[in-house]
Amino acid sequence: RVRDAAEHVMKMHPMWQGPLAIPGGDRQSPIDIVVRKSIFDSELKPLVSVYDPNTCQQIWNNGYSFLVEYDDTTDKSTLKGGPLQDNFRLCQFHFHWGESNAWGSEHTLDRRLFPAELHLVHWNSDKYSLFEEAVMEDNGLAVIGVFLKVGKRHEGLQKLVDALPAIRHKGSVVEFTRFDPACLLPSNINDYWTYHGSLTTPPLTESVTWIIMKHHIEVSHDQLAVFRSLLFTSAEEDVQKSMVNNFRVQQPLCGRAVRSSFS
Ligand SMILES: CN(C)c1nnc([C@H](N)S(N)(=O)=O)s1
Ligand SMILES: [Zn+2]
Repeated sequence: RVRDAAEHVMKMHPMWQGPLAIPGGDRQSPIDIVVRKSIFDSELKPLVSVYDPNTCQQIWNNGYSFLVEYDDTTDKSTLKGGPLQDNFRLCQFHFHWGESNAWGSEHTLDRRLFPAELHLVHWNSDKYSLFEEAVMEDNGLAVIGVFLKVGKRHEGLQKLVDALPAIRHKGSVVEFTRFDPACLLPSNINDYWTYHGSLTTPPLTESVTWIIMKHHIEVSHDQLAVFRSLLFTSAEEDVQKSMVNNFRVQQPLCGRAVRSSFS
C-alpha cells in the first residue's frame, strides 16, 4: 500500500527513532475521517479568524518541515468560534507533504490521501500566557488543517515558495514579513470536521482541537516540487536527505467522535 511504503521511509527520520506512541495515549493524531460516521453538530458556530499580516516574522527549516512564525505576544492574529470556547492566538503554520503527489497528507477522508496538508497552529490565550504552557493542556491548542490538491498555481503561496531556496537546510531562517495566512484558507471555512487529538510531532501532547477543512486549496505541481527541494539535513551533514514524507502514521480513533459543522 502507498501508506506502508511511505511509513517505512518516514520512520527513517530521526524524529521517529524514539517512542512512536504516548504510553496510554488515546487521543492521538492524525486520523482517517470516516465521513459517514461523522456527526453533524448544529451547535458548532462559524469560525472567526482575524489575521494581521504585520505579525508575520520569519520562515525557517526545523529539520522536519518549514514553519512561518508569527508574533504571538498580542491578540492581533486570532481564531475563535467554531468548536472553540476561548480565543486562540496564531503562532505558526507549516505543511506536510509526500515524495510524490500520490500521498503526503496526515489526515485522510475515507482513506483518501492528499498530496499535502497545511496546519495553522494556535494556542489558547484566554487561559494561558505562553504556547509552552498551552501545549500541555487539554484545551490548549487549536490547529486548522487544510488539504492541498495539485492544480492551478496558488498566487498567494508563491511569495512563500520563492523564500524556500534560502532555507534549504535544517536550521536556516530568513526574515519573512507581511504574509496573510488567510490567503491559504479555502473560500468556505465553515464546512469542517472537528475532533480532539494531539500534535503529530513530538511532544505529541493531547492538547489539540483539530479543525479539518472540508474544502481544499489548489497549488501547482511546480509549487509543490519546491517543497520537495528542501532538505531534512543541515549544510554540515555529509549525506543530504530530501524533505519529503514528513507526515506521521495514522493513529487509532479509540472511540472518539468526529463532529461536522455541515450536514
Ligand atoms: C511547537 N509547535 C508549534 C508544534 N509542534 N508540533 C507541531 C506539529 N508539527 S503539528 N502537525 O502541528 O501537530 S506544531
Ligand atoms: Zn503539522
